[in-house]
Amino acid sequence: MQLAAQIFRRRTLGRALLLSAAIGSRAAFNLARRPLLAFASAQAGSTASGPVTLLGQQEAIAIDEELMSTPGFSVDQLMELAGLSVASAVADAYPAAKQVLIVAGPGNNGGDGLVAARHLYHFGYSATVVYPKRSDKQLFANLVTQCEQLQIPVLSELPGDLSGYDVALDAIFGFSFKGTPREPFAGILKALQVSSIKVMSVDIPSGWDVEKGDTTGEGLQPEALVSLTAPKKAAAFFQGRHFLGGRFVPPGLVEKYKLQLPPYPGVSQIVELKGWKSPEL
Ligand SMILES: NC(=O)C1=CN([C@@H]2O[C@H](COP(=O)(O)OP(=O)(O)OC[C@H]3O[C@@H](n4cnc5c(N)ncnc54)[C@H](OP(=O)(O)O)[C@@H]3O)[C@@H](O)[C@H]2O)[C@H](O)CC1
Ligand SMILES: [K+]
Repeated sequence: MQLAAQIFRRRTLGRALLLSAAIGSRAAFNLARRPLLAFASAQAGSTASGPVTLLGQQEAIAIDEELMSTPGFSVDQLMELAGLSVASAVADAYPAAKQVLIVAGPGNNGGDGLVAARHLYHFGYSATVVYPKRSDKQLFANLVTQCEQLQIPVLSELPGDLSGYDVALDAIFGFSFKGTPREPFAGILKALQVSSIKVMSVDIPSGWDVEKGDTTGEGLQPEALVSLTAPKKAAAFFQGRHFLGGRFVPPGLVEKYKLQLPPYPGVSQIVELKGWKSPEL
């Protein structure tokens, strides 16, 4: 294992030196030296393996902004595809679940959760949304209306008894989370932690530092994670089933940010990453 890590580290450094020599910039050197996860994905009897880029917080924000400026995606489009990936990952990881509790935070991570709730309904699950701090943006009001029209309950508080739910979808905080969780989310994270409910997190386990992981001990410990676009650095500290979704990154952005991403199998919205750990962190 140690030998494998050393080889991986040497290869990463070699890649960085080659790239920076080729195009002669410090930025290229830094891009190429980003930590990577080695992955092996298995789907329909076929397996593949290779490295996967881990994004820092600023990089994730920059790529998100660039998706909306250069290829000109609207946030609605990206959120719809992200939420569809999330619902697909829930269905893959928890095929026997019936009742799914979606806990939506105040930002776009919460929006992904609202979209996922709608898709989960159409997949045949019974969805309940907890959305304590509603955004006043039209997009979010529409997502709530779409849920309500499907008779998906949209609650303002976490139910006191979680025993009737098979899995909780943690769409509380994503890549813009900073510091320690504030109320009402601090209490919600605590309640989820002390309950025995299974958790799947969207993009980042909520409460974790986006790059350093669960530094405060206040973060969730999910059983499964679905990263969007590319995993964030904190994913190196996650052990459990890890999916990648957000099948919308055009080759121009892959090239610009030197992203190494696994291929999606067939027409799937998700790819499962297996057996990886970053030797860099
Ligand atoms: N390109 C993609 O991969 C896409 C990803 N999407 C999803 O979007 C999130 C990122 O969304 P964003 O709105 O930027 O951020 P968050 O959802 O993480 O949340 C921001 C809100 O959280 C509040 N916040 C931050 N820190 C704390 C804290 N310590 N305690 C309480 N609340 C906190 C913050 O409030 P402020 O007052 O600090 O502003 C915000 O309200 C990404 O992770 C993906 O899931 C897109 O859907 C599609 C494209
Ligand atoms: K989350």
